[in-house]
Amino acid sequence: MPSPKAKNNSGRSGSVPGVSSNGRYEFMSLNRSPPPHLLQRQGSDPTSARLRASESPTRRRGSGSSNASSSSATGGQQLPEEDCMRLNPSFVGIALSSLLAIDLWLSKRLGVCACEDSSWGSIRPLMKLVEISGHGIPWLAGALYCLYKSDSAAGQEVMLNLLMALVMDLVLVGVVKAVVRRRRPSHNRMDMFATFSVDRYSFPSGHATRAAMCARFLLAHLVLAAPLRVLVLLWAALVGFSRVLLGRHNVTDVAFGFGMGYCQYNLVEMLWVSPVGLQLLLGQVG
Ligand SMILES: CC(C)=CCC/C(C)=C/CC/C(C)=C/CC/C(C)=C/COP(=O)(O)O
Repeated sequence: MPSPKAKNNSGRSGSVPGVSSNGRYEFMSLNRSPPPHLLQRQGSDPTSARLRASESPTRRRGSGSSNASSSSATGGQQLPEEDCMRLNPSFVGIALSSLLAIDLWLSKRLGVCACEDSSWGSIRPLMKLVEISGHGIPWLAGALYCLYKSDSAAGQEVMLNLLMALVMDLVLVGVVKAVVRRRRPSHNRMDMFATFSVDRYSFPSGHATRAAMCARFLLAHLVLAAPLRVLVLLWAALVGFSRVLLGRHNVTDVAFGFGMGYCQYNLVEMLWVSPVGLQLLLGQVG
C-alpha cells in the first residue's frame, strides 16, 4: 500500500506508481530521479525506453536536477504551456520517424525488380530500359543533337534552354545529394551506367527530377497531340516508379524528386535565355 504521504504528493506533483523489488507499490515523483531499482526496470521496458527517448532534453535534464527548482516549475500556472513546448518537438520527431519507417517498409516491398531473382525480376531488363530513357546522357546528347540540327531560331532557342535546364538539374541534384547524404536502399544493386560519385546517395532521385522537369518542358514547348501529351506524363510517372521497383530509391526520394523537378521548370522559365539575351551575353563575354 502506498504511504499517505506519497498519496498526497501524487496529487500535487504528478507522481507515478512503480513496483519495488519487494513487490510493493512505491510512488516516485516525475520531477525526481527514480530509485536505482526502478531505473533498472525502466531501462529493460521498451515502452518506457521509447517514452524516455522522446522526452525533450530540458525535461531529461530537469529530472536529474534538485527538487526545489523542479517543484516550483510544476507548482504554478506555467506547467501546461511548458509541457506544450516540450511535447511539440517530440511529436514532430515521432511523425518524421513514423514516415521514415513507412517509407523504408513500402520501398522494400515495392523493390520487386531489385535483382533477377526478385519476385518481378523478369521485368528488370524492361525497367532498366526505362532507367536509360531518363538518364542524363541521352537527354544531353539528344538536346545537343537537336540544337545542331535545328535550322530555325525558335528551335535553337528551345534546345539551348533545354540543354541549360539539364545541366542545372545535374548541378542542383548533385548539391542536394551531397548535403543530405542518404544512402541508397540496402536491396539496391549498384549497376547503373555512367554515374557521378554523389550518385551513391539516393535523395532526391535524379531521374525523377529530370523526368518531371523535362515532361513540363516538352508539354510547354512542343506542339503535341493529346495522346502524345498523355504519353509524356505516363513516361515521367513510369521513370519515377521504376526507380522504386529497381530498388534504386525509397518512395520519398522519388516523391521529393518529382516536386523538385516541377519547381526546377519554374526556374527554367524565370531564367529563360532568348536569342537577344544570348547575343547580349555573348557580346559581354567577347
Ligand atoms: C553526352 C553529352 C552531350 C555530355 C556528357 C556530359 C556528361 C559527362 C554528363 C553526365 C551525365 C550523368 C553521368 C548523369 C548522371 C545520371 C544519373 C545516373 C543520375 C542518378 O539518378 P538517380 O535517379 O539514381 O538519382
